[in-house]
Amino acid sequence: MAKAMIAGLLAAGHPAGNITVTEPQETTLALLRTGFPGVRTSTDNAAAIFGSHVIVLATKPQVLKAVAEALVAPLKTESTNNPLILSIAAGIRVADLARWLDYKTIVRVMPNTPALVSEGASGLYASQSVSEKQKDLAFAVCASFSKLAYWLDKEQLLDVVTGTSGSGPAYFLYLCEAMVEAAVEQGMPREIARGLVAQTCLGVGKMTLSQLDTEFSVLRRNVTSPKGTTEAGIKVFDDNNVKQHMKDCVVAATKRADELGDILGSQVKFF
Ligand SMILES: NC(=O)c1ccc[n+]([C@@H]2O[C@H](COP(=O)([O-])OP(=O)(O)OC[C@H]3O[C@@H](n4cnc5c(N)ncnc54)[C@H](OP(=O)(O)O)[C@@H]3O)[C@@H](O)[C@H]2O)c1
Ligand code: PRO
Repeated sequence: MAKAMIAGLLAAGHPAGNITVTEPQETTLALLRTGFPGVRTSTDNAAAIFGSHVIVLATKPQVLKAVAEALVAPLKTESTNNPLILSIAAGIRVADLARWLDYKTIVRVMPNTPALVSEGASGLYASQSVSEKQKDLAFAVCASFSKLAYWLDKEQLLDVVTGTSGSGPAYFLYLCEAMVEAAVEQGMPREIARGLVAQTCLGVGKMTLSQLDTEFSVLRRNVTSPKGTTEAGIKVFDDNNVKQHMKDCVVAATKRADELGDILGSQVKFF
């Protein structure tokens, strides 16, 4: 995900020399320098945050506590700069991260991998400790790799973003895989099937975004001629309750984000 964000930041005109990327493995950093010439790299998180205005935490949620706790001392040194922490970790709540870091200027962002081509969709959540100026900075950073970004006023909704657009690229790709397989099994050359499916994805994305006030169901009906081919295809979905399965999928991903927050944040919940 970090690579996608870096690509988006560079495409938006942020100078490569202003970006420092850390990672435990020098071999991975070497590949990163080849992919993103001019970007600075380091294996030392504590040293890398020196002088930073924005610190993006982009490790897996499972290692974030250890990463955050190792930043407590360096953040104290940096606190006069009041750097902004952006966390993209699924599920990990602001209160837990603030406790681990002993620092409160935190915004959670849930981006998605189309950030790689500056077409990301993101949700953001800020705690009350974040100033309007810092929120503007968080949004500006986020907007450089996201075509659409929305502030959420409840932290729980960030889990819904995670289950919807964060994981969303995988759901669409799952459908794409099946469509390509079906075409190939019916004799279509694989490359042609992949091209048809990928362009259809792009086209549907552009078409829906160009008329966001029109319900998706209406656009779907526009493709569906009575007694035609689409109707025959969609009937298979309806007969197999695919819409409900799709909804279950989004809910399961959302629940998993909440669960990660509970397990990894060790947050006591009162009902
Ligand atoms: N992938 C997505 O679509 C997506 C979307 C939205 C949000 N997210 C969130 O983004 C985060 C990263 O996900 P990902 O899929 O990009 O995982 P990933 O590919 O495993 O990337 C995590 C990176 O963190 C590095 N890392 C591990 N320990 C570190 C440490 N102590 N200090 C600095 N870097 C360290 C890893 O290095 P090594 O590989 O060498 O261990 C790896 O380069 C997760 O919290 C996830 O919830 C992901
Ligand atoms: N990828 C991360 C995960 O699968 C979070 C959203 C997309 O956990």
